[in-house]
Amino acid sequence: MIKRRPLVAGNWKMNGVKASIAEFGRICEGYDHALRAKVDLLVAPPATLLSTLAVVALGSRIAIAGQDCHPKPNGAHTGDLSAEMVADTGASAVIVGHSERRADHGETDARVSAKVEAAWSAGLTAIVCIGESRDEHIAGRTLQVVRHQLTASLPEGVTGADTVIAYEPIWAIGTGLTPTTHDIAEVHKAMRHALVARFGAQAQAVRLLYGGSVKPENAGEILGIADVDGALVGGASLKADTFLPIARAYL
Ligand SMILES: O=C[C@H](O)COP(=O)(O)O
Repeated sequence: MIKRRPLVAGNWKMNGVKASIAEFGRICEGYDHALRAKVDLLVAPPATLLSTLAVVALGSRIAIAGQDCHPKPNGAHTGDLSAEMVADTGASAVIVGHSERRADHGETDARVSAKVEAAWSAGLTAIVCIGESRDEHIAGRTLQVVRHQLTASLPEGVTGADTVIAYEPIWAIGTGLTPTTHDIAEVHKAMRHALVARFGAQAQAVRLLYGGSVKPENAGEILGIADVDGALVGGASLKADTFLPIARAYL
């Protein structure tokens, strides 16, 4: 039986300017010996803060991640960042396929899969987001949608060392709504089953995060669910006072 180390990841989305560096410093200070012994912590700031936070994080053992990367290594792609550029900032991971990028930038599963390969080529861990819409949830199609996205958004060769999966029901993001613990457990069990069926026993080491309105108030319940190996946190990751208590659910 593989033991997976929990991961609490904060996605700052399009939030954060130079004044936010002090808040990140508070997160680093709060990631004390007791927390470090139990849980990995990661913050994905906007691209403008990647290099700076990577320096501030030195010595804290907090990992830094990009929020996206382009599938190509370089070229005429104005405004985009290659995976190599993300890695060059000092980041060790990159989020790909977040539902906000799928919606805002028309990203397909195939493109997400190509980004995963680009991330691996640059030595980054890919944090791959999947999740059903509200309509799909209401129609009872959650497992079907998640299994399909999992298949189509992942290239061959996934291991626990290079890939993290984040299940984020779109209707739960930033809404204060969360699925029942039963529903989260069912989805995570189905994801684990699908990963092991495709990638073999090594997929037992892939961490499966839940994301969508995770707060200090519900963290204990959600992070206690079988096969939930951590959380991808949006709004609550912007402040040390709300981010650290989520990680402390593991103490
Ligand atoms: O990437 C993070 C998720 O989209 C969750 O965001 P939220 O915690 O603000 O609901």
